[in-house]
Amino acid sequence: MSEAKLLLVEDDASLREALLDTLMLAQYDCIDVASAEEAILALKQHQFDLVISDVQMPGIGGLGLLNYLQQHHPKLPVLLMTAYATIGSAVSAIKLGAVDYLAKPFAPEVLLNQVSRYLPLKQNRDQPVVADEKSLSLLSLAQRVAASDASVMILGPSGSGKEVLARYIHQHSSRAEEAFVAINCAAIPENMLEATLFGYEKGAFTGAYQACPGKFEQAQCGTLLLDEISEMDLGLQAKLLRVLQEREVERLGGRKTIKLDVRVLATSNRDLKAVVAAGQFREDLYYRINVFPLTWPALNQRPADILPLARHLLAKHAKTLNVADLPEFDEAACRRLLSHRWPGNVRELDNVVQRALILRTGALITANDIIIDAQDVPLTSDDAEYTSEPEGLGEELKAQEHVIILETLAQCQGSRKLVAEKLGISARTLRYKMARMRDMGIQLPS
Ligand SMILES: Nc1ncnc2c1ncn2[C@@H]1O[C@H](COP(=O)(O)OP(=O)(O)OP(=O)(O)O)[C@@H](O)[C@H]1O
Repeated sequence: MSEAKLLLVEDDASLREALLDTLMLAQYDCIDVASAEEAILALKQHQFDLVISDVQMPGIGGLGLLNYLQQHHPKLPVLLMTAYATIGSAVSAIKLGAVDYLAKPFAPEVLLNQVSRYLPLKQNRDQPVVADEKSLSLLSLAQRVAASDASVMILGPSGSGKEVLARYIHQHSSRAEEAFVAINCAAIPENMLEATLFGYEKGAFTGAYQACPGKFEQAQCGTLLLDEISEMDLGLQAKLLRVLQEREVERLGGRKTIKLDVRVLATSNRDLKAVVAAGQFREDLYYRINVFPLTWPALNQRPADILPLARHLLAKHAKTLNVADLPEFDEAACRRLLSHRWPGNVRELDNVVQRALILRTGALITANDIIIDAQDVPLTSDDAEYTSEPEGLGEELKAQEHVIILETLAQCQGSRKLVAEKLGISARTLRYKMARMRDMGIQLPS
C-alpha cells in the first residue's frame, strides 16, 4: 500500500463508497468522512498528504473546509469535486487555494490520475534489505545499471521485490530528485490503460470532461515503471513501442506531440521470452525494454536474506503499530522461518511477520507465533480480517470464490455495498479480496 494518506470528504454515501473503492484498489491509504465538520476532526487525529472534497455539502461545506485548511494546514493540497454545472465555484475555489478540481461525473482513472499528480513522493520507502551473496551482487549490478539511462527489465516471481528494486534503481540514478511514477498494467482495465499511459484531451471520450496528462508526462525527467508489462494487450504494445522509439507522446484526442525525457523500467513475473514465443508479447518491444535484464531469484534461492528481511519487516510493522519494545525471534522461530519454502516470497514473509507481531505475548517471538498457514489464524477483529488472506485456501476454492464475487458484482450492478451484504462479508474484506483479484490480473468492473 502507498504510504501517502488521503482524506476523502463526500456526503453522498454511494458516491463516497465508489470513490473509496477506486482509491483503495489503487493501493491508497484512505480515510472517508461525510462532512467538512468530520473532516476537521479527522485532520486533528491523522496526518494527511492530500484532501479530496466535495464542494456542495450541508454544514460549512467544501469551501468552509478549504478556508479552514488554508489557515491550519496551508501546505496540504486539496482537490475539489464539483458538479459540472457549478464549475464556476470550483474555479473560485482554486483562487482560494485548492490545487485542482474534478468535474462530476468523472471516470475512476481521472480521479487516480489527478491524485497521483499531487501526492508527494515519499523518499524513505523500503530500501532493499539484502544479505545473501546473490542479492548483494544483484544490488551492485543494479547500482551500475542505475548510473546509465538504459531501459531495465526486472524479472522474478511474484512478491520477490521487483518494485523495490525498481525504486532502488531510480534512487541511484541521476533522476533521483525527479518523479518516480509506477503503473500496474494488469490492474487497469484494458480500455483505460492507453488513456492512463498517454493522457487525453477534454472530450477525447465519453467522460473526459477535462484534459489529463498521462503517466509518461507525469514521469517527465524522471522514471516510469511499467509493472507487469507482459499483461498489456498487443495493440497497446505497438503504441507503446512507438512512444519509446520516437521519445514523444500524443495525448488521446490531442494534436500536439510532447517530447519525452523519461527512463523506462518494466517488470514481469512471467518468462517473457516464452510469452514472446507464444505470440503474446511483441519481440521488438521485448528487445527495446530488455536492454538490461535483472532477475530477483525466489526467496528460497537466497536463504541468507530471510532473517534480515524478517527483522526489518518486524521493525517496520512494530513502528506502524507503535510497539514500544521491539520483540526478537527466538531460535526455534528462526529455524521455522528458515525451513519454509516461501512460495509467496517476501510478501508472504511480510504477512507471517505481521501475524507473529500480533500473536506474540512477550519480548520473544516463538515458533508458535510463526503461523505459516493463515487458515490457523484466529480472526478476531475486522483489521485482522482485512490484512490476512487465508492463504491455505486451495486454488480451486479460491477460483470459486472469484467466480462468486464476479457473479455477485454483475447481479448487483457493481454496487460493492450490496455485494458485501449479499456475501455476508464486510465492505473492507470485499475491497481487499477485489484488490487481490486485480493483482492476479482478473478484470473487475470499475
Ligand atoms: N529486499 C527487500 N527489502 C525490503 N522489503 C522488501 C524487499 N523485497 C520485497 N520487499 C517487500 O515485500 C513486498 C513485495 O515486494 P514488491 O511489491 O516489490 O514485489 P514484486 O516482485 O513487485 O511483486 P508482484 O510481482 O506481485 O508485483 C513489499 O511490501 C516490499 O516492500
